[in-house]
Amino acid sequence: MPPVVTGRAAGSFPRGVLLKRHPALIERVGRATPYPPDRRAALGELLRDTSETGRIAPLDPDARDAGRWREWGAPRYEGRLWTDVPFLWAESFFYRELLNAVGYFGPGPWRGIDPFAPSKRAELAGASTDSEMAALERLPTSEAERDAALLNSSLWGNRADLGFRLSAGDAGLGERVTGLVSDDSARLWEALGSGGAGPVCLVADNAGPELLPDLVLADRLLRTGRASSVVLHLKPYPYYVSDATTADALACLERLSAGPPAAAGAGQRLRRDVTEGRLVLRAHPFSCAPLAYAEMPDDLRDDFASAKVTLMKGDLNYRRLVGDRLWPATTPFAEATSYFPGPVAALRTLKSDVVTGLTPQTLRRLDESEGSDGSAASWRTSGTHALVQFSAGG
Ligand SMILES: O=P(O)(O)OC[C@@]1(O)O[C@H](CO)[C@@H](O)[C@@H]1O
Repeated sequence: MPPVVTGRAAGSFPRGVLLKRHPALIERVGRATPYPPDRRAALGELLRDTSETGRIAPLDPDARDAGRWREWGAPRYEGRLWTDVPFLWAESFFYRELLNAVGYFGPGPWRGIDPFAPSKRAELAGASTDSEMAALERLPTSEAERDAALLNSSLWGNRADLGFRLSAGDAGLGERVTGLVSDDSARLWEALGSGGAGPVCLVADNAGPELLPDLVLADRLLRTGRASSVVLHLKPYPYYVSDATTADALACLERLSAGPPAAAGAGQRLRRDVTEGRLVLRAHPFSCAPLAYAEMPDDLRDDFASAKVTLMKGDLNYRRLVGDRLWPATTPFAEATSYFPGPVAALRTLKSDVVTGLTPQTLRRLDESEGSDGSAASWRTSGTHALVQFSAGG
């Protein structure tokens, strides 16, 4: 197996996330909500812990989730530098620590208050969400083009990632590069269209402008008889800033339902689907685990095994799907996901170093177009490139 990604290397993408993005996020969370002194003190402590010399604090043995985090590897990493441990583990634990600091898991009045809600709310209420919904009025009339347009919106919706924007800065995201670095969408549609209606798992990523087109895609799969049900996997608690929780999914359904006619139609149908069990919302604890999907528990494996296709949205799910490892980029996607219990597709904009399934020609072209200087090429991390990959599994 290739080495696990860590933030050890100077100038690396993970190091920047751990030592720059995370402290900036703590400050932003502290500005967005008027937390009381004890919560501010806890945020201050976390800020010190996430400095270059800061270390991962030991778990409070009385914390409700201490057992789970022990199982997920905390004893191995406590007391270590954030940049020394697997990047995936460090990032996930950071979000747990941030929620802990603001009292999200506590018994007090801050229990269940999403620290990212102010930015999620603003984004969902914003003009870009209006234009996303308005675009649904102008979908192509041909069925195949309509499919392609909705898949494309769901794919590029993955740029709507508030954690990523924190690093991208005010300059915003770079221009999208059209032409996917890897495109299995024809095989994906074939799998979705064959064998009659069956359950489809949609493993969601970001709320708002990403979840909205994901829901519209779910509506399309249900209405065209490709899916008998859509099982939407959400996060059990706020995570990676804008990852979608059940509350976010409900807010999205409400926003859709109040939109222009095509959006409203989808929103109303999907609300009915929830009440009648065709759109099933799940928030499995493993969805916030700091581990690869290869280590998923049996009940989640059964869910994916029974799906006609599992659609994995976004960068983090991709990292977890193939394992957060420095794969040679030409490693076949099917090889990296061979453990997966059924057909699986990844819809992802590239926002971290990990990638598989590229042809040698594509890899060469991408590296040359960057004038590679030996550091991680920015096409891997800038969110300007995207892929659709599919493996029939088994
Ligand atoms: O999963 P998403 O929302 O597409 O992306 C998550 C992300 O912003 O966070 C990680 C770094 O913090 C990267 O995997 C990626 O850049």
